[in-house]
Amino acid sequence: MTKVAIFGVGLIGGSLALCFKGKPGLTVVGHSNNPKSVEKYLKREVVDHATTSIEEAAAEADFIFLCVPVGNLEEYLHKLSVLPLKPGCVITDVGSTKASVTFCASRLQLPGVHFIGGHPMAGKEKSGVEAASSRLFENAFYVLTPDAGTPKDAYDRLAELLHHTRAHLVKVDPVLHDEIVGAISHLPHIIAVALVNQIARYNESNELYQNLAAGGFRDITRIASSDPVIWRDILINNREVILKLLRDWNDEISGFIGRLEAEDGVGIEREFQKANQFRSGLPERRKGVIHSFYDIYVDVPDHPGIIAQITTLLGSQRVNLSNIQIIESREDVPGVLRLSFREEGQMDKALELLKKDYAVHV
Ligand SMILES: NC(=O)C1=CN([C@@H]2O[C@H](COP(=O)(O)OP(=O)(O)OC[C@H]3O[C@@H](n4cnc5c(N)ncnc54)[C@H](O)[C@@H]3O)[C@@H](O)[C@H]2O)C=CC1
Ligand SMILES: O=C(O)C(=O)Cc1ccc(O)cc1
Repeated sequence: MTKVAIFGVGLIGGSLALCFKGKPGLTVVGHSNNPKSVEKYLKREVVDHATTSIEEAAAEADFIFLCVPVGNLEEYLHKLSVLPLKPGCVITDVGSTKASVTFCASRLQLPGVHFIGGHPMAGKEKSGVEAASSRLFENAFYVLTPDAGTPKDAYDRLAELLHHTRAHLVKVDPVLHDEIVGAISHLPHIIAVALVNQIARYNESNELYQNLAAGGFRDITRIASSDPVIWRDILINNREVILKLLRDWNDEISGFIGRLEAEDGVGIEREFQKANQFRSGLPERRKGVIHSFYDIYVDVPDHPGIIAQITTLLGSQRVNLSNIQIIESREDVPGVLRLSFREEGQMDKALELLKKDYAVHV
């Protein structure tokens, strides 16, 4: 049996556990300091075994996944470095930053075992094992950061195990990883939080802000609901990169202030055109670090039974819905339903079926 030990069975650790559990030849052990969490892991059947003992979880493990907040990764590496680990054991992590943890591991020179940094670039704004899913990483990129000293056999064994996630593995230098992920993930999280807090401040004097802030605002600020501790650690860890990005962000915003002050319509158009052009060159609908499902929006009349009608229609044609959300439903306005699908084909089928009777938007 290949033993996989997971430290921190939350959203990411729990999702990995669900990818591995029940696969032939694999046994999954979860670790938490907290006995209540250990009980929860077992009750939810995300792991085969669970323990509060680091020694027990790590003993004879072939793979160790560190899935705790970024600020605790080094502490776990230090703890593991003094334990008798199985020779050839591969230790990896899932932290959203890669430079500090890989440097720490190489400084520690873990005897007879190999550290390979990892970052599954998919997630969501929810945290905890309750939000875990075996399909979280499907079709997403999964960064690994082996270095020149990483034996090929250790990398290949980890890559083979990670096939169970159905993610696309990609090797990236840890420092470059932090620069790029800082720009495409960390900066957008800060912007979303700052934007929500700015509007919340205005809302204190007039609740119409909140009431009118529907669809678009909700969509672009979803990630502002991410876990505060996880994000505190990520931002502090990658602060040098992020500070530079925020200075560049200030320049972008100052540019807009200047264009507005000068009533520079041509300049404003140019900015929108440039953004549009770059955006249309982005990979189509691949699950990225800021994930999206295949969503469609359906305008629905406000009458009882409408949701059942739609779900029954889709169900009868074997279209798999992954989520359904009423975005707007008040007495005086028609509702909008957001239907999410995991696969593009399913979304296309739903579009065909629904457009006969409803106004549907992508
Ligand atoms: N949330 C996301 O979408 C993504 C997060 N990550 C990274 O994955 C790691 C875990 O994040 P999530 O699973 O989202 O968080 P989570 O909050 O769902 O899970 C964290 C786990 O670590 C445990 N934990 C928390 N503090 C601890 C401490 N001081 N000592 C020991 N265990 C502790 C918790 O009990 C929980 O099991 C983080 O390093 C994060 O940067 C990577 C990709 C996506
Ligand atoms: O919810 C989203 O869209 C995310 O951006 C999730 C996420 C959070 C942290 C990561 O390191 C990777 C992905």
